[in-house]
Amino acid sequence: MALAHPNIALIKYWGKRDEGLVLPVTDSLSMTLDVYPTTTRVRLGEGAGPDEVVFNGVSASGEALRRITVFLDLVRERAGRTQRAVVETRNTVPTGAGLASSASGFAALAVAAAAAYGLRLDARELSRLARRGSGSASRSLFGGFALWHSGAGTASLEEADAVSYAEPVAAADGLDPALVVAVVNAGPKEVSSRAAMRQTVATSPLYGPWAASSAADLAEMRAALVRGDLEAVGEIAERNALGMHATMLAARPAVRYLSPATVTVLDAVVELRRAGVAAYATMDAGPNVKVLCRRADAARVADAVGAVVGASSVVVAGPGPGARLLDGGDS
Ligand SMILES: Nc1ncnc2c1ncn2[C@@H]1O[C@H](COP(=O)(O)OP(=O)(O)OP(=O)(O)O)[C@@H](O)[C@H]1O
Ligand SMILES: C[C@@](O)(CCOP(=O)(O)OP(=O)(O)O)CC(=O)O
Repeated sequence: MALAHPNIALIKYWGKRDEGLVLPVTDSLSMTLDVYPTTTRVRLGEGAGPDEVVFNGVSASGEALRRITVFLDLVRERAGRTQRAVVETRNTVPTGAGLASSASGFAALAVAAAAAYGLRLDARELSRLARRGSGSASRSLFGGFALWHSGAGTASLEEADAVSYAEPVAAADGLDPALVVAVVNAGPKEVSSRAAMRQTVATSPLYGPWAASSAADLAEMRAALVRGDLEAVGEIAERNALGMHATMLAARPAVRYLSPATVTVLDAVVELRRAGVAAYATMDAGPNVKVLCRRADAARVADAVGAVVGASSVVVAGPGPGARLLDGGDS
């Protein structure tokens, strides 16, 4: 059994250079959370044949099953094994809601499947493997802050594949961050992150400029983390996320994940700043808002966003651990 937590990108991954290898256009940087764990167990069946997947207690079918089977095929190929797998996975995070379920999901699956098929991989190789399931999963192998290298700048896709993994990045001890999650809508999105980023790269005139500016955002973000400058970390994260959403809004046809309630939460975040609280918003491909603040301010931020979405729809997260095997056994 493997355990992994979602991660929320402060510098977003949005857009692939290669779909098959899941190679991103840009580097990205995230914080792994200490809430919403996914647990995944992989057992091997007798012979070859279709994999069986139980997802949150229900037999999986369609795209969710297909993505897991494609991933297991990759693991089998690397291990030189052919047995089918029986997978049981359970998310505590809402699935497909823009709260990084694919990150915790494929990080846990990578760890559990590698163990079940006898692949001995270190954290870096597990990160490369998890990337093939879902790009953002590469970062959930690591706790705290993690940087996923795009591999751009290498001469070939093979070389990019070899160096596109995540690794931990330094942050000042004094930073003491929290991410206050305001759940606007826990339901699954209509358009997956995968499809939306494909459409954005293919059609949005704003995509190129955002990707170019993201490199500068990343360099500034790393320096701000090392300084422990939460205001700068937050400002950079907020502009990077809003810029990502701008690229989607300019896609043809537009992709819009932000809802009226999202914008009301964003207003509450601006109000908090006016009142002197360092609070900054980031959104993934969904309507839900994550507010970066100091841990000491988290209760105040939770109250303010709870007034919009309801107190029971607010979860306060801190930096969490990397993915790991729970039982040390063969699954
Ligand atoms: N535990 C899991 N095991 C395997 N696959 C999962 C798991 N959880 C989610 N997924 C896959 O990830 C898909 C959702 O991914 P998607 O990236 O669209 O949304 P998200 O991760 O919730 O949002 P975002 O990436 O914007 O934060 C699901 O439909 C399913 O295919
Ligand atoms: C907005 C994001 O959350 C997009 C995540 O996209 P995915 O990692 O879910 O996409 P695939 O690689 O196609 O599975 C930003 C981020 O997590 O960096």
